[in-house]
Amino acid sequence: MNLPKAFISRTQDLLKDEYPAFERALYEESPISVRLNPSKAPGILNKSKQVPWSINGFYLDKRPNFTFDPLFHAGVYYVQEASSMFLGHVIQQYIKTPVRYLDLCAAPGGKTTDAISTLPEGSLIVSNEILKNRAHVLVENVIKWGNSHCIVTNNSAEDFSFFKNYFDVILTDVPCSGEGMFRKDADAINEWSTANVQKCVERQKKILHHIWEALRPGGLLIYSTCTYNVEEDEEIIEFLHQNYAAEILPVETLPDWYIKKAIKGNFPVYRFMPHITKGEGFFMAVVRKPETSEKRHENSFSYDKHNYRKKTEKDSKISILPEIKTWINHPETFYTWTSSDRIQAFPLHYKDDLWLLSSRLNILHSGIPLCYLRGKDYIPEHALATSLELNRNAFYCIEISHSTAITYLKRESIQISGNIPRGHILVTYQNIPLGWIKNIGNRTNNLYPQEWRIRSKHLPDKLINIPWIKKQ
Ligand SMILES: C[S@@+](CC[C@H](N)C(=O)[O-])C[C@H]1O[C@@H](n2cnc3c(N)ncnc32)[C@H](O)[C@@H]1O
Repeated sequence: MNLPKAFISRTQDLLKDEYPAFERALYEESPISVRLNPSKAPGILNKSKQVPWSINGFYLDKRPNFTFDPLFHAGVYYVQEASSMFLGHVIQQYIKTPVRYLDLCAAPGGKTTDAISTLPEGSLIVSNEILKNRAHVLVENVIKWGNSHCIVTNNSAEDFSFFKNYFDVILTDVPCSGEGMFRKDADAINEWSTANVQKCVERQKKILHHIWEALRPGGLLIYSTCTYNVEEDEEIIEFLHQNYAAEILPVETLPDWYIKKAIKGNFPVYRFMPHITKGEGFFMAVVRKPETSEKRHENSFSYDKHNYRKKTEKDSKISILPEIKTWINHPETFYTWTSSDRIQAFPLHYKDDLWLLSSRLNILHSGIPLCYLRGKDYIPEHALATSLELNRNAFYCIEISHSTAITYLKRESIQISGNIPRGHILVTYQNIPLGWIKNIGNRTNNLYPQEWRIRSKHLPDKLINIPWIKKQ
């Protein structure tokens, strides 16, 4: 690792006596950790390996072959470095009732999936990514996690300023100079320069300026970076305090988590440093927008809800057969609608929010996509298979072995035997849905999404697995 000279001297100035230990830590192996999906995990992991600030996070001794673990593809866990899991802890301390939550810089989805697991049930989660190719990866991870209250958008921060006072909580895990990623990612070192730090600061301020309008008075903004310099960390919090009257809120931590406090100023901010904290470099602070007499006026957004909905549904070629509504649990709590050749479901409670958001944003995914029409065939969507709301009783299910699951995830045809009905069949591994096949009698068609398939030809001789402990 060749650390840039300017980075060394700037960080020496910041960390003083701690610098040598910090630099040594950059040459050590990164800890490996995963965060479980509490709604899907088939067991638990060793309590003694728990990430101290995360109820669902665990360190692993060895790196498993994630690609060849079907449970990874089924959304049972997310591979995430431990420091970032602090978000779940912040959410648990501050958010006690359902909220409208925006994750503005969300791809690939680590913090979105943590928020889904820790926000109060019934929250609406809007997860946004500005870059299209990254936004598609975000969709994949959100679909695999299986939550029905989630919308994925592909927009800029500016696009959200229309939604004045709309969100209760906004996370800005902003693009930054990435110093905290140096030991994991050589590109982060190559791209680093003092000029780039300055560019990042300007971009962060712009993002915050645009998004501040969308936060309701009294709402929370959670700001994070994966970098160490004070310009992108403490000074941005200072900027929010001075320019937007943001109140900086403390987060409860324990001494043996070894989280460092502010390097500059006295605000309560949280720094994860690799020489003292078990995780990568990370910074987080929580701020509250001042309360004013201004209230959120849901009905004051200038868009024609009914016209918008009609426009979307008008070209639809598909009709909602009553049977399709039974494919999910509690269908009465969902709004079901058609768009072109697709049928979708969305929590009834947030129906108007969906139309409002659709009127201005580029929505890539929302709620539960149920099925699409090919010829006369209603084909269940992959997102229905991974949804936590799937009514399994509505489908014939088959459980498959590890080797068949790998064949399935490579999108190759799998053999099934026995008296299995023709039509769409749900495939499970360790009782967790992986996706659909269509049994056409003499063979099966594999309906796993082409773009998500395992591409690797090689299967390791010896697989390292996640050390599950069965739930009692
Ligand atoms: C630190 S990463 C987000 C990681 C993500 N929150 C997670 O936990 O998986 C920052 C994201 O911001 C996006 N981004 C880049 N420029 C942006 C901009 N001008 N406005 C908003 N987001 C931007 C990047 O594409 C990137 O996906």
